[in-house]
Amino acid sequence: MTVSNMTTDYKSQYFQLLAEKFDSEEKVATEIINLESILELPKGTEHFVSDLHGEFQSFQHVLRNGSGNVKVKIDDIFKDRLTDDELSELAALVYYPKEKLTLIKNQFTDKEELAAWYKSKIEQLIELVAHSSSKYTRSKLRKALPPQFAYIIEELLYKKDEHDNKKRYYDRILNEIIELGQANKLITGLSFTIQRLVVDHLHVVGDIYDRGPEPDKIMDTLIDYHSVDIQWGNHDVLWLGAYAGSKVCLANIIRICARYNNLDIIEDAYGINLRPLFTLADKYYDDNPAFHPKKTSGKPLTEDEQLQMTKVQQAISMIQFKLESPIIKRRPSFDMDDRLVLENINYDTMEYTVGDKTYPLENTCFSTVNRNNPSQLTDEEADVMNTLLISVQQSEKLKRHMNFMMKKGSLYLRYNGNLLIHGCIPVTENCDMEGMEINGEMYYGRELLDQFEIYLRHAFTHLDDTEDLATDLIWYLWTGKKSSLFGKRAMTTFERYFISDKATHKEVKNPYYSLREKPEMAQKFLKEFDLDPEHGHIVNGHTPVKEKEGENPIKADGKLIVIDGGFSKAYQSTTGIAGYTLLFNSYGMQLVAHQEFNSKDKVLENESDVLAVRRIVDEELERKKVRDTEIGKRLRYEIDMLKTLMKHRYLN
Ligand SMILES: O=P(O)(O)OC[C@H]1O[C@](O)(COP(=O)(O)O)[C@@H](O)[C@@H]1O
Ligand SMILES: [Mn+2]
Repeated sequence: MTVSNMTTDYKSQYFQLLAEKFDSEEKVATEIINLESILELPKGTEHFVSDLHGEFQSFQHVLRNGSGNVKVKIDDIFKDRLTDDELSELAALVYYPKEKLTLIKNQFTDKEELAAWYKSKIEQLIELVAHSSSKYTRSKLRKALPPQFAYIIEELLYKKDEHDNKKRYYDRILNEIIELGQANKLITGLSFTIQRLVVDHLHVVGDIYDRGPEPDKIMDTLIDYHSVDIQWGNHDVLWLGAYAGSKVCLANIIRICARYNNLDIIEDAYGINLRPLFTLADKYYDDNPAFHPKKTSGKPLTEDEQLQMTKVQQAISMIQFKLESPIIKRRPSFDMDDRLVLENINYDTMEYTVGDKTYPLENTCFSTVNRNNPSQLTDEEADVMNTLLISVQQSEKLKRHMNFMMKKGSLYLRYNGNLLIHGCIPVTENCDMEGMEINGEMYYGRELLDQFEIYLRHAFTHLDDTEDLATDLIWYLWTGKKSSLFGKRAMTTFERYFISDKATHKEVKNPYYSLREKPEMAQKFLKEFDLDPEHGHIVNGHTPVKEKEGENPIKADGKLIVIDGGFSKAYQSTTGIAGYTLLFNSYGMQLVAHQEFNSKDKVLENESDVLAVRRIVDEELERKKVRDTEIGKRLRYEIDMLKTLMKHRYLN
């Protein structure tokens, strides 16, 4: 079947389905009117976040307050009616209804007073729902309501009582809800509805995993979220790679978890048994300052625990370095000979040579390395990795999370005229797209990224192939010179562990990162992806914006925005802020700089939310409508089809 008659086929199938669904002249007409009017509504709000790095608590906060959007709506309506404390209380209730309700309940001893409080909050929340849904259709709002209360809420929302006939009716509804003990559930439901209404669609521009403690909870939250897409980050593909059968990716994720004292994620969250690795680590490794776990905000480690973590990090790092060699050798087009680290070591003098430079090695831990064949795993190491891989691929929870990552994810996304991409588009110093050879062919720019994605998807559907090109390429995406996700020339993990000369630690970035400051380059990138260079934007994550050193996250005259402000606690001292998020509503784009992600406890105590600072990136000259969006495009297509249906079936 050719592509063109395949499309015709789909078209006629779609047409057939529409004809079955709208099987009368009136139904077709009603649907056309319905869709045409939706096109005139203001565009829904898109919310962009990136580099969440396992920081579930901060992520949750940003999600629940819609990057400050909930507070804006509360202020819109109640600024002149409520005190600051009452405003904060209402905000806390909307963000964390269950917790706030438990706290409040304990504050009231008098039943009547509690009932009055419930009543006033329900009324306020209803007003907020009405305000937050003002740009949606009734049917869309209905879908966002808690189903068990949808009827009652609609009664209250659309109450019109010009003649005072129904006052008692409305009062009765509220009193009954409270008397029947349903107020808590209703308030909770209304709060979640508001959270959902302030953001229409969420984009996660990569790096959900690694460093922080709860990436699995982020994934669960995303799975339940009403509308989301993911642009994979380098850390996400590392996890995808591990699941898809790449042992070197697997070694990497365990190494990073050990480094950040997060092995619970592997063991408890995903149920993967690390015992064999611990046994191996105990046998061959000892204390080593270069491998102490990083200090994290979690529970401090006992000495024994720290020692164990240190041993595991060494064991898995050595396995990682060994596993890298054969890939580099079997894939000359990866051009990574300079990363054959174990082969550049003089094991007598414990020195490391690259080019014409030789460095002394410190904190070495090479007892399992065979000098004559440094990349050879010992039998014990090989057994550990085989068992681990089986266990990873059998983890039901990981399977669910990785499947979701594939279903909602891609390497880049074109959405409403913008290009969303975690890392970069590899380019040369001369501003040309940088080429890479894959399977005998050269690919550049968008085509190269498409190839990466095709191979990644192939690897994901062939879990048993562990050493094929597709699986190796996932690792390349993590660490390769021309990877659009890594965006650096080499990853210097080995040097950072064993060489004290800091010059060797430097990871040189792809020229993309300096060139993206220029508007003409941003335009060139947009064109490469077939997007309008005048109106489109590029949204990047990946590189922490060093705000405290004066770096501006808004680049290329507003054409390119970097939103990695560092949710990752480990990187906040570098960035100087707590993170960026981006909002794109019908009025344009605003970058939100979060000074601090207020802890849940603080918010619950009614301490006002430290207001995030908003900066306008772009203002629309005309308010954007659904018509101008991706969804609008689909609706217009549907309208065309319905009109054809009308013409051929009913109007002749
Ligand atoms: O600070 P850590 O955890 O050791 O990680 C450093 C490594 O992480 C990377 O920065 C990649 O992670 P990011 O995508 O978060 O930048 C590598 O370039 C670097 O080698
Ligand atoms: Mn990254």
